[in-house]
Amino acid sequence: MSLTADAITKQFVKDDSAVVALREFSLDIEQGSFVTLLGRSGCGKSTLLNMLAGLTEPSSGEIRYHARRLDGPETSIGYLTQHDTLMPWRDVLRNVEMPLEIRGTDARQRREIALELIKRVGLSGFEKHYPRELSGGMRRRASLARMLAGAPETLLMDEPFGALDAQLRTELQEELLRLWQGSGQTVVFVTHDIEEALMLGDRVVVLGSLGAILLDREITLTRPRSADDLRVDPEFVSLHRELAGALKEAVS
Ligand SMILES: Nc1ncnc2c1ncn2[C@@H]1O[C@H](COP(=O)(O)OP(=O)(O)OP(=O)(O)O)[C@@H](O)[C@H]1O
Repeated sequence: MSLTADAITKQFVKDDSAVVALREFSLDIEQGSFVTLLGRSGCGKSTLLNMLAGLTEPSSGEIRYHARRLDGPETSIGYLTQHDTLMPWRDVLRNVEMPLEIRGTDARQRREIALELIKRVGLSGFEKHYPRELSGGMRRRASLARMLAGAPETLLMDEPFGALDAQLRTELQEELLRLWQGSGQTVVFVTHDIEEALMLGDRVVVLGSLGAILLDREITLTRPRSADDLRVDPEFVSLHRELAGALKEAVS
């Protein structure tokens, strides 16, 4: 297993009272797999990703990365948070180049890789723009390109495409799959969109309140997947119904 959550509970203390975000949550994530975590707002998805990224410690239980207890951030784990973390004083190109700079990649190669990724996320022409000169969706795409530039072994993504229009979202989902396929990278992708979860995942884990696992389903839809073909695929339609049913359970 590449990444394991072993009976983790997380509680936050606020004004003398405790808020439990996750209770006794366990999950094994296999190396090279694409796992989507599907759940309604507030069920603890971001809290879980923060712990898988080593940014927050569980109150009890442990996270293991390659069978070793994770006790802080790792350079081989890339995390695309819900918040914007682009450097405001760097333009798009220099933001995307940053992980390569840190790794000591030479300037010419750095530029080449960054420009290619900027193109893949549809931001060609905006290389010299600063984050404040971009729309929210464009900033998300720049952040995605920056994360991919680091070529992390494990990618944690928290609703990366939530703010994008439907067309762009589909394009980026397909692009992400193209980049991931054959890369051997492990992806944990959080969403509350059933179609997105099915379009991307090898496995969809549906979370209920306090991170209870309502359904853990292997997805064998053939790859490469395209949104247009999937929508009329009977297997997709039946999985969609099954996941929607599980999500409904989350509130009943
Ligand atoms: N720093 C914090 N302090 C106190 N409570 C917190 C903190 N972070 C999260 N929580 C609480 O933990 C619960 C889970 O929050 P979390 O952000 O993980 O949910 P989520 O599933 O990611 O939601 P969304 O889909 O809306 O982003 C919520 O009840 C939230 O109020």
